[in-house]
Amino acid sequence: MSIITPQGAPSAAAATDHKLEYVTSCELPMPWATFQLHAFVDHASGKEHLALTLGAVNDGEPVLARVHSECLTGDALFSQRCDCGAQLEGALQKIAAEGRGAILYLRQEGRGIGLINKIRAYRIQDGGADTVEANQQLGFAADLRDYSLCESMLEHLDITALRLMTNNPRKVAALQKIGITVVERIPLILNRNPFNTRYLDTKASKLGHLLPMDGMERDADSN
Ligand SMILES: Nc1nc2c(ncn2[C@@H]2O[C@H](COP(=O)(O)OP(=O)(O)OP(=O)(O)O)[C@@H](O)[C@H]2O)c(=O)[nH]1
Ligand SMILES: [Zn+2]
Repeated sequence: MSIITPQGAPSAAAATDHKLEYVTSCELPMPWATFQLHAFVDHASGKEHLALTLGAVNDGEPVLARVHSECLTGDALFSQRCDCGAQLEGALQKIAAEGRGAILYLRQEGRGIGLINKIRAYRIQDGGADTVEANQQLGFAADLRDYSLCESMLEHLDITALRLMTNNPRKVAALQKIGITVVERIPLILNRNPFNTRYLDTKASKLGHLLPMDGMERDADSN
């Protein structure tokens, strides 16, 4: 059973190695291609995680991939407070253009603090705090994500190496630390706008993301 903090999110102490059970797969027609959608369950937390694949990802060659953390507000509700929705769509488009790739969609909402706490953090940010300070005011570390979730998904999909679409070198390091081969980091710089510019600058200055700061290059997607 997960350890629940007073605010209702799993605590860092609950983060352990996760063995996910593969459940089933189906076709998922999307605007760019028809992907395969694969469902996994983490019995320890009760969370359901997803993978989307296109083409022969099990041929032993490195796979164009994104490890995407759930952001309901950005991915589903078109929020401009962050860059998540644009990154998800951009990654799907790049995979469709190559005809081969994978998205691991991890249900680690709010960098692991959960949806309600993320909304609490947004309210604190509305009062002037940045994204890291808001987490701290709620009693959380800046980033509580646990990438060990990826292991069983990649194992099931027979994916051995990634060309990872991310601006976050700490994500690359965290994956490599648990034995996942990342042969290349591909920038995914999209949707800087007036509502997320401070958020993106904080990610660059406090969380190590490789993003151009405001006033420099805008929407500098390398591709
Ligand atoms: N706690 C918290 N989480 C946020 C906030 N804004 C977005 N998120 C969450 O942050 C996660 C995405 O992390 P990011 O730091 O944007 O990006 P990343 O995954 O580390 O790096 P990329 O691969 O470059 O996207 C999602 O789970 C979002 O729900 C915020 O202000 N506070
Ligand atoms: Zn987001």
